[in-house]
Amino acid sequence: MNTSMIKSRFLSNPEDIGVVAVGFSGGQGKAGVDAGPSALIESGLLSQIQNELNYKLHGDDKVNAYNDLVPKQDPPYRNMKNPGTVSAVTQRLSEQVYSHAKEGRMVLTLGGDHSIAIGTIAGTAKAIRERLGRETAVIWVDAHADINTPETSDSGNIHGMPVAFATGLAKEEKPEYFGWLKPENMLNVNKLVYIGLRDVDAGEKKLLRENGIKAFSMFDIDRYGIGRVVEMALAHIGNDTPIHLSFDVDALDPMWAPSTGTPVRGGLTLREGDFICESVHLTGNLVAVDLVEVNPSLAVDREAEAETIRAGCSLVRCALGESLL
Ligand SMILES: NC(=[NH2+])NCCC[C@H](N)C(=O)O
Ligand SMILES: [Mn+2]
Ligand SMILES: [Mn+2]
Repeated sequence: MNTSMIKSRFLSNPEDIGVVAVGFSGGQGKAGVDAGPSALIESGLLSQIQNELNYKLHGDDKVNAYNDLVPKQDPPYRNMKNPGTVSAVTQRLSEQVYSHAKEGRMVLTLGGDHSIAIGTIAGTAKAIRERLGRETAVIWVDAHADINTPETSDSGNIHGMPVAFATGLAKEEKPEYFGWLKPENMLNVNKLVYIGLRDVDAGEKKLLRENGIKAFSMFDIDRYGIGRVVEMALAHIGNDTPIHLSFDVDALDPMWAPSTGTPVRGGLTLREGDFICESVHLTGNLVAVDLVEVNPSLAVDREAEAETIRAGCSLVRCALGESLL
């Protein structure tokens, strides 16, 4: 098969892709999400990207566990669980993503729990500012808004907070607790758009409202259809903006992605998820993709596990241009 990918106008090496495989679960409490990237890779995702989609791969072919970064003691801080670990891992990750993005490559990050987006967004935002003098937009596809501050969070799990840190709505000076995030790492709230929301905490709703953040819930998708929702989401960002797509597999209905830590019924079909990814690819503005929260060990049986991994691979391939004829 000879695929004709749309070459992103914001990449100087659009056929090159930097892969970062983040075997990390410290942003939440359930073991197993650290095995997400290896499951995706073992099912053949990287060879598909290389051999069918014709990208030149750089970066990780094995999974980075970041064990050297885990502090001996990591007590809660401002209600956050594992704050020192998540901060250190996302800081290292931001440097990895930055180094790929700085080269003008597409960056693909395989998680891991969604806390890792603190690092991926920090890395792309900084590289795109330096290379192009532009802000990066983020399309966050998720059942959850993940915009709790340490103070609004009920769980203390940092995978429910990455957007708050990425946008600066959660602030912290101490470098060992995300104080390493600098203005050049930050995402502007006007450049953020959500798709797929259906389980948003009360404190998060308030933050979305107060900051005028654009969000398309499952209600909007039922009302307008996925086609118009994606159109409106892209219109909000503007046509001339680099896009970082952060896709939490739990945006999909558990029918398609049961093997994830915080499943919520009433989600996207796999086809709707693929459509979002295809549409973002077609803009020619995509610069980075995260796929997170695949947790192979939470499946009730092998079939449920395989289904989730297949769905995750499909989303990534669609974002990278597989559906073009
Ligand atoms: N990335 C995720 N799956 N996040 C789920 C977050 C759930 C809940 N809102 C919390 O703050 O803990
Ligand atoms: Mn989620
Ligand atoms: Mn999430």
